[in-house]
Amino acid sequence: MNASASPADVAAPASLWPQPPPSQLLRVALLQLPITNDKAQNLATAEAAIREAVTTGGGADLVILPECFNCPYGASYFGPYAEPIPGGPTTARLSALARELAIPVLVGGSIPERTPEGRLHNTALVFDRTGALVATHRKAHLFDVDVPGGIRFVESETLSPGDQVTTFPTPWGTAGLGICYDVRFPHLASIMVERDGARLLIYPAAFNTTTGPLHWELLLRSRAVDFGCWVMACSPSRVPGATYQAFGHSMIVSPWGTVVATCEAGPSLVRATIDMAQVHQARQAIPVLSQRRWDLYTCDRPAPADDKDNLARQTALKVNVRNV
Ligand SMILES: NC(=O)CC(=O)C(=O)O
Repeated sequence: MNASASPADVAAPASLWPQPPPSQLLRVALLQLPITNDKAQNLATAEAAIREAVTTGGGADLVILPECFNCPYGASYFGPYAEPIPGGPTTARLSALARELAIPVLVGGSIPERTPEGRLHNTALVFDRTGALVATHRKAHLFDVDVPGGIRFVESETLSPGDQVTTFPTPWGTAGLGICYDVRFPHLASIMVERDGARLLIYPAAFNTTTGPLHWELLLRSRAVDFGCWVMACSPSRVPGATYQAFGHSMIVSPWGTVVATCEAGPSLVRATIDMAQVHQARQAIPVLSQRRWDLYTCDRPAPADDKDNLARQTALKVNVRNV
């Protein structure tokens, strides 16, 4: 059976598969770009890389830029670099490029967004071949961490979290879209796949030299195997002397968990032609999605052992809390 038999891919009602049967081969290009303090230069770099991706090397159907590709990644930069979406210069530039080059799917990384109310978000943009802005995703899980001897980063000092799960249709099936830290939350991927029918998960991202070596490949391969999906993550390249040292290593992972394309830390164009049929094949062979024991997973949010109030509340609700 090939991937056109998509309703059988997961144990989900056929109504979750509204798109036509996906075509099989998808040419993917990840643009691992050097980000500077100069927004105009960042946009010019991105434009040149997009043109190269679609006009050389056999072309590309899906082009992905990094997280914060027009702005250095740092809390003090988000405000000064922010712009409205739509209505800002970055949206206009990417839209024009997608239209001119007829790119089937252009994931314009993410950029700092300023809302009409004045809130700031880290927001990803997706355009189709007509230049229409077909999806946006506001980073839902903000990168607030403190790793002793490693990195302290508090996105929530300046950014507000998004409150939506983002999926969108493509000619190759439904795609799920998250940003960087979002990849650490399998529940988000679960909703993309098991509610919305995602077959590929896309993460503009910017891990760093502390968390990257520890978790980057591990997380991307985990999400691929957890959900039998193609997973793609595009990072900025590492810029010597920059305040944030990006990990790089942009990566494409198959539904089997195999790294099919990646790179080191420097500026790179990572390409692969991937076969969407592997989604179906992996899910058929190892059908964890249809072997879920939802009858056991009655407590989606276990109460911490020391949270007596929460335990009491959940017990009152007859939630099956097992206190370990
Ligand atoms: N930069 C991020 O949002 C996430 C990250 O670097 C990590 O999870 O590690």
